[in-house]
Amino acid sequence: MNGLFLAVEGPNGVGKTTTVTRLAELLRQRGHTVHVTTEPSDTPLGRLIRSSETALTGRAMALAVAADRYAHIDTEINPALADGKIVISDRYVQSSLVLQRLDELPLKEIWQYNAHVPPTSLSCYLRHSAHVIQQRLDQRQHHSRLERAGSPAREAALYEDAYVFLAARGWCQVWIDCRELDVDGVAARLLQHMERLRTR
Ligand SMILES: Nc1ncnc2c1ncn2[C@@H]1O[C@H](COP(=O)(O)OP(=O)(O)O)[C@@H](O)[C@H]1O
Ligand SMILES: Cc1cn([C@H]2C[C@H](O)[C@@H](COP(=O)(O)OP(=O)(O)O)O2)c(=O)[nH]c1=O
Repeated sequence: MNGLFLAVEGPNGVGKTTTVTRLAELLRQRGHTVHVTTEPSDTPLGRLIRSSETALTGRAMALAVAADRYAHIDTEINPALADGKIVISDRYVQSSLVLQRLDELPLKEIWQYNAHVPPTSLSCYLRHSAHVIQQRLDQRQHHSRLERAGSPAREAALYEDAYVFLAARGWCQVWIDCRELDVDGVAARLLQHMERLRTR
């Protein structure tokens, strides 16, 4: 599995960060070297984006996020892959294909800004019931501007569009239905998909 690049995607609150953490533990227990990362990235530009979400909107936000993504690829993702690590990113280009649409940008324009990103080895979309996700979001203290602009059901519908859009471009993608699965179950399902890739 060395040099495998995985993205974990899905609506806010679906369980991306929790799943990525557990999956990385499972992989490390199996002796793999794993690099966990996130978008926006943990760099000055990524942090600026996180703290500027009211100042950066629409096209400006889309371009800032795309710039951060290209820098993330050059400075962090590609070097880790070249070192033979498994890279797991909590959010990737699919997040732009969803969140920037919540900010009123058309899919075609968002893709123009992101057309040069390398495809993942595998992109996993987590899905859960909108009701459960909403209950989780209701427990959070802070809600981002784009979180407030959308809803779990709307984000889920936009993720369906992103899946179709990238499938047409040959991306390797899977859906994981989290409704009947605890965190270990979701991580184990992801691991199965990764192992299938290896045996292909
Ligand atoms: N498979 C799961 N089963 C039950 N609860 C989960 C599961 N995955 C995540 N959670 C819970 O859902 C909440 C949101 O998870 P989080 O990983 O922060 O979501 P995201 O990164 O997609 O916004 C957290 O309280 C987390 O503990
Ligand atoms: C990755 C990504 C993030 N964002 C925005 C959404 C949020 O306002 C901000 C932070 O992302 P988010 O994942 O919601 O932050 P956190 O990890 O703190 O929950 O970046 C985009 O607009 N497009 C993207 O592609």
